[in-house]
This record gives sequence, structure tokens and C-alpha cells, in this order.
Amino acid sequence: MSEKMVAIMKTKPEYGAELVEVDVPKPGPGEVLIKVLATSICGTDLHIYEWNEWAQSRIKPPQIMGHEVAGEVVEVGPGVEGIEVGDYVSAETHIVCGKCYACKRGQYHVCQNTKIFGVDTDGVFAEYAIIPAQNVWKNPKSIPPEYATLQEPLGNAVDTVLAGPIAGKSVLITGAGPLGLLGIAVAKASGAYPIIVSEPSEFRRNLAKKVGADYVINPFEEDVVKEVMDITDGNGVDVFLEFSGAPKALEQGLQAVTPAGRVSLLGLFPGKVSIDFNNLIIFKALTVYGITGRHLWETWYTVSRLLQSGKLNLDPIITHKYKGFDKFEEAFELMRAGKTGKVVFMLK
Ligand SMILES: NC(=O)C1=CN([C@@H]2O[C@H](COP(=O)(O)OP(=O)(O)OC[C@H]3O[C@@H](n4cnc5c(N)ncnc54)[C@H](O)[C@@H]3O)[C@@H](O)[C@H]2O)C=CC1
Ligand SMILES: CC(=O)[C@H](N)C(=O)O
Ligand SMILES: [Zn+2]
Ligand SMILES: [Zn+2]
Repeated sequence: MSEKMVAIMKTKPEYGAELVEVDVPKPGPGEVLIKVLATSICGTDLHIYEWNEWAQSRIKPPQIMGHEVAGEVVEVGPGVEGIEVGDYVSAETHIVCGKCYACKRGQYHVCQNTKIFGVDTDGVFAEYAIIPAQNVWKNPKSIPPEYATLQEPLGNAVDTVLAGPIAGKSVLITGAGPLGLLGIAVAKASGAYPIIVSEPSEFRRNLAKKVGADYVINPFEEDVVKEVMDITDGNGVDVFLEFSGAPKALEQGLQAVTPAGRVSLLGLFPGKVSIDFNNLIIFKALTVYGITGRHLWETWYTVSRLLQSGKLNLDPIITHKYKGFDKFEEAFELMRAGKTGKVVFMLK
């Protein structure tokens, strides 16, 4: 008889999810089985929970949700080398093909055949989970599971913040959701000053201050561009980091960044965005980076070392820590209401 485990499963093509009991899976060739120690909720999980248009087009229930994780390897499938039972691991979520033009050039973060585990496969909101061996990242034991599970979104934040010079640079961050908050932590640890954050939610503006923002602005009540100009002696910021996906924030950031400044765009906009390219990008000679996923594996080394340095102020960002999955519905509803930073389920 096979062993059983509990898992948060998207059982039906509708709003919500269910806590179910299922068989502990067996790792196949090229896979490992991990015991999950900590797993955190990503905005993508929320979209799957809410069953939005994107989720309807991509997810095939029944499927175990979740993709941010820290765990311990308990079984290694046939043909796996270099990973042992007992290894303490996290996981890159993009399963890349290794064969396409991008992969052949080492640009795995833009692999044209990317599959995402927990999105295109069963995920990690479970007591045990399968990880493709090629996606396993080994953690030093010094990083606690509640931080180690954050490495995947931290990788998004690291690629956004560190796409160009940041130490001693003035920075505007638009959006202090979970990813923007991680971005503030990375910018602070990397020596940016001042860090100015634009965020409509008072709860999240307060979190931003706790994480290290030097100034916070409410874009719905204040003039973001004027505030930034006042803080920067009329020069504008050196670096604009977009974490909100709000078209208005994009426009304000492009206005508030200094000519020849740097822009990193991570937030995903709801559709096409209309921008005055001539005046806001071309004549300002801006350098604009689109950010997607994480560089494999360079970003992971950076994230891991930042965590080991102890300089990332993550505690205010982890606003909710649940023991087990029993209260998963409360967790998703709080996240929907914007009343969280990162939410972590602890399983050890
Ligand atoms: N490019 C990539 O690889 C990835 C992109 N993303 C995207 O990154 C963005 C951030 O992710 P989360 O923090 O999870 O999202 P979130 O939706 O929780 O946070 C967005 C924040 O922006 C704030 N906001 C709304 N309008 C604003 C405005 N006009 N000015 C300033 N802030 C405003 C909201 O109040 C919220 O706190 C999302 O758009 C997400 O889809 C997420 C993961 C990977
Ligand atoms: C789709 C996701 O949620 C994932 N975090 C990513 O980086 O692509
Ligand atoms: Zn994610
Ligand atoms: Zn590829």
C-alpha cells in the first residue's frame, strides 16, 4: 500500500482549491522526491486559486499547486547524479529544454520551451513533492527553510535590482507587493540610497518602511513625480524599478528617472500600454531592461550569498507563517485582500 500525504490541490476548473489526501509520488528517471520543509505562496498561485483568464488557459486540474520551496531529498530517481538523500534543497521553477537557440547560448531564462513546475506539472503545496533533478538547487544548512523557500521570487527581485549598478544610486520602486518588498530588501542590502517607494496600500507602505525604504509615496494621493524631484534636488532617480504592473506607475517612473538613467521592468501589465516613447525613453537615452525569471544559475548564486551575508531584511516581508496547510483558505483570502507580504507554510 502506498504512503499518503496531504496537498493543496486545484481539483476543479473554478474558484478555490481543496486540501486532499493523495499518494506520495515516486520519483521517475531524472527526478527526486523531497520532503517539503517550507513553501510560500506566489502571485501566480493566487491567480490559479482565483481561476483567472490566464489560469483557465494554462492549468489542467486536478493538479497540486505551488512552486516556491525548501525541502530535504528523501528519494532519488534512476539516473540522477550529484544529488543525495538528505540534501537540503530549493528549486528553480523553470524547466528549460537545453536544446533551443536561447538555451544553446546559455540564455536559459528565455528558453522558448519553458515549462514551469507547479504550473504545468504537480507542485510543492504538499508534504512531499517531485522536483526534476536539473532544477534542484542545494542550500547551505545555515539558511532557514522560511528564507530558503523565498529564493525563487528573490531571484526575480535580484535580476530586477541588479541589472545595472545600484550601490550609491537613488532608486524609485513602484509597487510594494511581495516582489517589490523583496526588491527593497535587495536594493537596501546593495547600498542604494535613497530608496523611494510608491505604493497605494498603507499596509504595504508601512512594510516598505520596515524593510528599508527611505521615503514612501501614496500614488493615489500624492504627485509621485514631484515628490521624487523634491527628494532628488530636481534631478530624478538614477534607477527606476517597476514592480507593480500598473501602467500609471510605468509612466510616472519614466518621468521620474533621470536622463541616461536605468529602468528595470518586472511587473506584468494587464494588456498593451501606451507610452510617449520619444520623450520618455528615446530623448532621455534610458537603458530599459525587461526582466523575466532568473539567470540560471548565476542569479541563484547571488541570492544564496545575499542570504548567507545576513544583510537581507526579510523578516518584515514574511507577514504570515502557517504551521501546515490547514488554514490555506485564510492565507489565500488575506493575500487576495492585499493584507500580506509573503505567506509561508511551515511543514517541519
Ligand atoms: N517578469 C517576471 O518574471 C515576473 C513578473 N511578476 C509580476 O511582478 C509584479 C509584482 O508581483 P507581486 O508583488 O506578486 O504583485 P502584487 O499584485 O501583489 O503587487 C503589486 C503592488 O503594486 C501596487 N500598485 C498598484 N497600482 C500601483 C501604482 N499605480 N503605483 C504603485 N504601486 C501600485 C499594489 O497595491 C500592489 O501592492 C506583478 O505584476 C507580477 O505579475 C511576477 C513574477 C515574475
Ligand atoms: C510563473 C511564476 O510564478 C514564477 N515565479 C516565475 O518566476 O516565472
Ligand atoms: Zn512564482
Ligand atoms: Zn530551451
